[in-house]
Amino acid sequence: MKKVLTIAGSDCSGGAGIQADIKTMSAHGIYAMSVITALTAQNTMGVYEIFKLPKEFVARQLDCIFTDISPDAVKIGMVLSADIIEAIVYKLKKYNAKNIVLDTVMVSTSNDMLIDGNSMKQFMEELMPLASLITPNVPEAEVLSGIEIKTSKDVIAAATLISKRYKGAILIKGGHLHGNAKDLLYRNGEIKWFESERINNPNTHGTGCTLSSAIACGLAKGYNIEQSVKEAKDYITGAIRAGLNLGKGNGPLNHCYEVSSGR
Ligand SMILES: Nc1ncnc2c1ncn2[C@@H]1O[C@H](COP(=O)(O)OP(=O)(O)O)[C@@H](O)[C@H]1O
Ligand SMILES: Cc1ncc(COP(=O)(O)O)c(N)n1
Repeated sequence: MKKVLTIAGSDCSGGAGIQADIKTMSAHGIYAMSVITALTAQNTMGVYEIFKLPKEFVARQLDCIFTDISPDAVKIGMVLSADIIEAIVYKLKKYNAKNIVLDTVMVSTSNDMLIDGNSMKQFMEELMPLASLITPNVPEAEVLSGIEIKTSKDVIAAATLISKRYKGAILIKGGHLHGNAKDLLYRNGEIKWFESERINNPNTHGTGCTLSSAIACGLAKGYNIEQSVKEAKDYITGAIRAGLNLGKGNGPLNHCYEVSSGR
């Protein structure tokens, strides 16, 4: 069985973060492992409190994983602070981790900050270069590129600039734009769009976490980046469409849709 590690924050309401990642990996037939960076008290309406774990404890968890059950791919989500980024970078390099998908988590769907503003330099200069693929949403791509994104042309310009700076592949997700849900993969100077219809459903809490985890599952199985993104896009579209309608705000996705439809 292939194994994937998620390094991320816990979402007690089960919609995003570590919990979304593990549900996604299990649905892909993958053995899931987790290194928790922070605990959040959140639900479908907002993030109410964040409890940061000491960087030493993050490092300790990483040692436990990599000296025992070595992952075939790693997904990184909420990293929160500069000292935690430093610990993650050090250990990923030490253990020569491969197939790293970095979801550039900065702000939640509910508009709460999930990263310290003063850790961005380290995030961009040290963590991003370790990734095989980074997956910013539109507001995150605007921060990383300094380009205001309104159209597909803007998406391409931002992807080109970010990819040039960090020298890796980038998937800019189109959930925050209008029209069809179009994600742009920019890799080695080539672009490819992954498009689905926009589903009229407010329950999109955890879409970014789910997509990046599904991509990591594809890489762990030996698919290339393009094939992994294609399969992950199909998975996220199904999980949004299968809608659960839980909670009073932006509810979680349905990871059991293949099971409940009898496939
Ligand atoms: N309403 C929607 N209908 C279909 N796909 C969507 C919808 N909202 C988001 N997506 C897809 O979900 C994935 C996550 O995108 P996005 O919501 O932009 O990321 P994030 O959760 O990081 O903000 C992308 O593949 C995007 O195209
Ligand atoms: C612990 C944690 N990690 C990531 C997200 C972002 O997810 P989303 O942007 O879909 O709210 C979140 N809300 N909580």
